[in-house]
Parts: sequence; C-alpha cells; structure tokens
Amino acid sequence: MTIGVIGGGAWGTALAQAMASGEDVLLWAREPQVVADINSARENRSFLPGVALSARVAATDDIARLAEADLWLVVCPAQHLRAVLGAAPLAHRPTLVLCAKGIEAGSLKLMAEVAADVCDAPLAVLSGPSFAGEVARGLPTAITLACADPVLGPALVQRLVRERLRLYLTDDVVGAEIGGAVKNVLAIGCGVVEGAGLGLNARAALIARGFAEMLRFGIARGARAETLGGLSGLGDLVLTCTSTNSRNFSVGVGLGQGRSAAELLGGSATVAEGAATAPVVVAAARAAGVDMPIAEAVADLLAGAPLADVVEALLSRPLREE
Ligand SMILES: NC(=O)C1=CN([C@@H]2O[C@H](COP(=O)(O)OP(=O)(O)OC[C@H]3O[C@@H](n4cnc5c(N)ncnc54)[C@H](O)[C@@H]3O)[C@@H](O)[C@H]2O)C=CC1
Ligand SMILES: O=C(CO)COP(=O)(O)O
Repeated sequence: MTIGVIGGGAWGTALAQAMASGEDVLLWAREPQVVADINSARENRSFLPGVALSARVAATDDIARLAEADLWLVVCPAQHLRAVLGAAPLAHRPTLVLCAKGIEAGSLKLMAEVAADVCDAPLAVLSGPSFAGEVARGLPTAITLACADPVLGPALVQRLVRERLRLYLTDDVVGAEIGGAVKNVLAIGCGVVEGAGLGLNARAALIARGFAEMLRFGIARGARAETLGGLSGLGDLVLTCTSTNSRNFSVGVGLGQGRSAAELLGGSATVAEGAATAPVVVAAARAAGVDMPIAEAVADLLAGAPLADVVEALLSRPLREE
C-alpha cells in the first residue's frame, strides 16, 4: 500500500520521510521545482533543505495520482484546505489524516469540519509538538492522533506509528484541533515578548494565561480539558513558545522589534499559521462568548496596533481570580 501526502512544505516532507521507513509514499506538491528536487536530488531544497530523503518518497505535481493511495496525510496550510481537497481525487474515499493547524477564516470552521464539507471520507487529525526538521532527522517525537471512530483510530495508530514517532490516541478531534490552532497565536505573542525584551516572567505569564484562554475556548467548542493539557495543546504550546525554530514565534519576535506584519509575512514562501488564525480565533471566541485577551492582543498587533498600547491594555485589565 502507498501513503499519499498532500503538500510539499516542511511538514508534509518530514512526514513523508518518517512514513517512508514503513511504506512507499507519494507526495503531491504544487511547486514543480519541489517535485523535481525530490525526485532527482532527493531533497526538498525549498522547504526542508539539508535532509536526504528516502528513495521510497516519490513526488508528483499531478494531484489525480493521489488515487493510488488509500490513506492521505493532508498537510497544506489551513486556509487552503478547502480548495486543495476540492481538487483532489476523492472518489475512492481515501482515509484523510488532517495535519494543518488552524481555523478557516470566514466559516470559523476547524479542519475536520472543512473536510466534512468537501467529502464524506473517514477522518482523523494529527497534531502535537513536532518541528518538521527534527521529525525528518528521526529525533524522538510524540504527537496526538485524534479520531472519533473507535475502530479506525487504533488502526491508524498501528499504521502510522514509527520507531521515533510515537502516536497517542484520543477520540477528541475538536480538542486536538483547537490546541494546535490556538498555540500558533500564542507563539506569536511569546515571540513579541522576546522581541520587545519584556522578559522571561512575562513569557511564563503569557504561556500560563494563554493556556487558560485555550481551555476556555476549547471547552466552549466541545473539547476536553485533558486533551488541551496534552501533547496537542500544552505540549505544542511549550514547544513553539520557547524556540526560534518556530515560524510563529519568529514572526512575533519581528513584531516585538517593531517590524510590520506585512514586512514579516509578505512574500514569505513559508507559512506562519498563527497570523491567519489570530483574527479568526478572536471572531470565533466572541461568537462563543469567550474572553481571549491575549489572542486579541496578538490580532491587534498583526493589524498594526502600536505595541505600547497593546501591552498597556493587557496590563490595565481588571484584576480577577485565577
Ligand atoms: N513545519 C512544521 O514544523 C509543522 C507544520 N505543521 C502544519 O503543517 C501545515 C503546513 O505547514 P508546512 O509544511 O510547515 O508549510 P511550509 O511553510 O513549509 O510551506 C508552505 C506550504 O504552503 C503551500 N501553499 C502555499 N500557497 C498555497 C496555496 N495557495 N494552496 C495550497 N498550498 C499552498 C506550499 O505549497 C507549501 O507546501 C501548517 O498548517 C502548519 O501549521 C504542523 C506541524 C509541524
Ligand atoms: O507546529 C509546529 C510544531 O509543532 C511548528 O510550529 P511553527 O509553525 O510555529 O514553526
């Protein structure tokens, strides 16, 4: 059998490399250069340079060829999931494992909800603390596989687990998705703290109070607290809020240094999902009646609000019980 991967960015390529230790992988990338590089140089020089890819990873720019795979890891950015899936050959009803971390703008839908709009394929979500470069190099990683189907979930874990890629199963798909989407927004906030030199106390406060926001929002959307406290929530929050390897954290550092979102994001080939997700989370939280001041602060900064005003607004909020 063959595993299909949709998306030739860093994470799609890293997952393809990890999966290739057990099965053949067919990776669809939209950039012909990425396809050519993988097939000839065995390297994705555009998005994951420096990693020698297995001969069991084949790349294609013809999405129709994904019909050769019964299982797809769907790794395109969150805001493009609907369009990409809409163009994919879904007639043979492949199992979809959704790997993007975000919430769709406009619809305010999570990735599994977007996929369910497009097709009726069996669904799971893969999320958790996993920098692509480390997974691709075979460093030990543990992430969450979320699947509501009690038969499919364990079968997927058996098929996708690898020696250095441990999978923890949950049936809480919403929880796994909310954790991954919200942590990207909070990682931008932690980057701002770093870039503006606000200190380590402020960063710890932002992680803890940001986690409280993730919990409130997640529970309002039907997530379970233990999922949000696990790998896909708190685990990924800690990873991306403490490392310049995180693109979201790095965008925050730039904002904290006074650079504009347009300057930091415009023209970049790589995706910092939190930038698109921040205003969406704010809108979704308001719709759910949930208070998320840190997410709002990040959205305001991305929209161009002055840093001093945003920090002042956060610090002057009424004191409350923890
Ligand atoms: N890089 C990482 O360490 C991890 C990334 N993720 C998630 O995986 C998803 C993909 O991220 P990466 O692979 O890192 O991307 P990347 O930043 O390495 O590359 C950008 C990707 O976006 C795609 N893209 C750009 N415009 C597009 C369009 N109009 N339609 C469809 N695709 C388009 C490009 O083809 C490329 O695959 C994101 O949701 C990210 O949060 C999850 C875990 C780890
Ligand atoms: O989601 C990630 C690690 O789990 C990658 O984070 P960034 O997208 O911020 O680089």
